[in-house]
Amino acid sequence: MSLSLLPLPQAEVLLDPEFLPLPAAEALLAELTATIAWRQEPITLFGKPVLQPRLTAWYGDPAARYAYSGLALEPQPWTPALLRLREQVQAAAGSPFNSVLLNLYRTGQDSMGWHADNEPELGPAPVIASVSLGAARRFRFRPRHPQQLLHEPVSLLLPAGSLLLMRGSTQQHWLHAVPKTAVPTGPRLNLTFRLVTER
Ligand SMILES: O=C(O)CCC(=O)C(=O)O
Ligand SMILES: [Fe+2]
Repeated sequence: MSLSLLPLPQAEVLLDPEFLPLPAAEALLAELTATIAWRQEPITLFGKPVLQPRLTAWYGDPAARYAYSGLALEPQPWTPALLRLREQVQAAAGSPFNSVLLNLYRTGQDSMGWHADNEPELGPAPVIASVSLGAARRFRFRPRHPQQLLHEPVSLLLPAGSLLLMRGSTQQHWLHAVPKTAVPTGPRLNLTFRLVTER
């Protein structure tokens, strides 16, 4: 399969539902689940410290420092599996990446709230390449400025082995989220490759 452009106005979102063959996606899920240094990070929500509703990890070049939701993250050094995947993702996206944020949604109760990937170190029009492994989960988009009446919210299913690219002005005009689901759901592992500028 190949990437196709989704019909979101003022955005550039492309999806390849079959970027990795299923056996490769399953092997990578098992390897990363076991070998990545997963952490459950505290964040501040309405002034109170709470734990994020998922496990995370940050890998990349030493210079790829990143502040995410108030966390200063030091990247861990690339593993061989992550370097191999980065090669494939860079070839498909036609863009370089120096880091990857990994999210492990242990059950349907783990989630990611509405946000744009608009941290200053990503620049004004970042290219973000997102690979999904494990259980398929809903991925939602909604306009960032609802008064613009840009579009209805959009909901995608991201299956194991899929590649989602967000680029151009996507982060300026849209928010995205991975909501909780009450449907019994196994683990899902997502990797977002990013190019972080050095400070
Ligand atoms: O899990 C996903 O598909 C999205 C992750 C995400 O939006 C992020 O890491 O910024
Ligand atoms: Fe995001």
